[in-house]
Amino acid sequence: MKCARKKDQLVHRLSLLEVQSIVTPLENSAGLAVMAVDCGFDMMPPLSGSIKDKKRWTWFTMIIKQRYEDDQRVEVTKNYLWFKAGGEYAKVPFEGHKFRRFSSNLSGRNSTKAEQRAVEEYMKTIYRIAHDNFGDRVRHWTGGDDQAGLYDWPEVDKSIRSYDEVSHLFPLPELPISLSKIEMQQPDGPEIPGAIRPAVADADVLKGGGVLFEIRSQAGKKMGMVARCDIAKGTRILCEKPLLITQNMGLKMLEEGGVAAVKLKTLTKQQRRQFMSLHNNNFPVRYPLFSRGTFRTSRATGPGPGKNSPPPLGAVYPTIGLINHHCLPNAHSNWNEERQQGTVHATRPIRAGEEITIAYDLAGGGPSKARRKVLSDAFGFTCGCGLCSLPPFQLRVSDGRRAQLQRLGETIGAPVLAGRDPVAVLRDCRSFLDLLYEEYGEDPGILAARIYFDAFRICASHGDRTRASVFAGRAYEIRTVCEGNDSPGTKRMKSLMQDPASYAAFGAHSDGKKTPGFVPVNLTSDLYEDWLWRQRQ
Ligand SMILES: C[S@@+](CC[C@H](N)C(=O)[O-])C[C@H]1O[C@@H](n2cnc3c(N)ncnc32)[C@H](O)[C@@H]1O
Repeated sequence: MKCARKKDQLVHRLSLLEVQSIVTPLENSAGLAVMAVDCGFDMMPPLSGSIKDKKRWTWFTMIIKQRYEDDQRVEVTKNYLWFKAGGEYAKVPFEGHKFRRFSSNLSGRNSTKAEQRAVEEYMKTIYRIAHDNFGDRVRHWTGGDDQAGLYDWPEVDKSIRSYDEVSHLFPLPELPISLSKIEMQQPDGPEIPGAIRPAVADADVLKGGGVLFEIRSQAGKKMGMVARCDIAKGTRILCEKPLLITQNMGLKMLEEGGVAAVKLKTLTKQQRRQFMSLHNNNFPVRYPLFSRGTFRTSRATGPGPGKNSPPPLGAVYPTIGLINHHCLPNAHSNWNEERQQGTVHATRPIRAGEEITIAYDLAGGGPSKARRKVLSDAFGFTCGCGLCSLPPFQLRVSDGRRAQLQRLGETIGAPVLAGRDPVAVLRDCRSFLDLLYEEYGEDPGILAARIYFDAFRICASHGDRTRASVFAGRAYEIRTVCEGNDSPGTKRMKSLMQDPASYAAFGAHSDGKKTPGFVPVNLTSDLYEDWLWRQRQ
């Protein structure tokens, strides 16, 4: 075969730097140099159809999807991820064992610089991710004649045709599969990625987990997510569809009823196999889905209690499910109802190498003893995070603050008090926030957004448009950081900031009285805060 003959001459291992220049100068009819792109990479030897290789491939495609989730030119179809730039669109198939070549070509004559840059960027990035995941098996080449690359084109074409033929002969099951209360969803590709976590036999670091993070082993916690680079506050780290979601069903019922285990029996053999592999092949155990905390309930963070609040929702996520818990987390996970996806955002700056953590217990958890019980009862582990591992004296200080936060939280939530004594409740809200900042530092995350919403609620129900708008604005800012600006919760805060009177209970306690709609001027920030919280008229 031509490819074998030419292999040693034509293909050399490229470092990432060597791939920097994939644009080849050519001459146009006027003799001017124009830039053209003609390059690609081959997978040699090809992947096998083994579960291990399938897992690695699914992981690889997921990283690419995540990298380009906001790129309009990257399109997902049934069989491929398409990169719609250049003369011939490059594509990554979802079936890795048939994959031979990723390539693109672009004539310099009819293309814009932007087009060339796009092709070049796709080429470099996909090559880098492929190389990170499959090492020297991935070989880069340039030059468009039939001698470039490890395979000849008929072989590459044959592999491409086989995707379409096979998917025609064996259509993938219709997903989501509707079950009465549980839905299995197709998360990111045609395969249900129980396969998302690649089996790595000889290394416990999964390279190429994404641009921002990698999944690697963590002492005492099996795996965890670690930042690959510095991540700015508010960055969306991850966004993914769950494998399985439940609506209107408590965790207890799920666990005690063993509902999921029963429902799994209704899945096809292939789906079950994939699903179980997500749980590290530790099936069967009593409640395989929940025993390792992968399944957790999270109240979708909507605008707050009320008939429009989304129902409680639990979900199994292939990647989010690998994030460990911390009682002082640096990230927040949220269910985005509109996208029907889970998101994870950095709630404070995260340094390269730092573990990315979220709080499983969204209520903040109380003092260490109470937190330990909740985490042990609901998720089956003893928390070993930095806060829980503090020396006793320091832990006592934190416990004292958390106990106070718990007490304040209860009074703030009492509806009678909000109607009768708004000034007292606002004072409690302010104290709560002061304590929260002491405990969590300058980025307390979603808990602060909730308290600002409570303050909004109190002011709005007393017809105080001005203060209500300020509080909704603060909640909006924090939600933007924790959930992104496409989250329904964030959007709701924005609209309440713009029009507090649109709140359903606006003026419910005001007896028709209107509060003057002006903000005092020339106040120092301390005095402004006193005015805002009604600690001074
Ligand atoms: C959702 S999984 C997270 C991924 C998990 N580390 C893995 O490798 O599958 C939750 C499990 O991780 C471990 N874990 C998470 N956070 C922890 C913490 N703060 N302390 C100890 N173990 C933790 C516990 O075993 C828990 O049941």
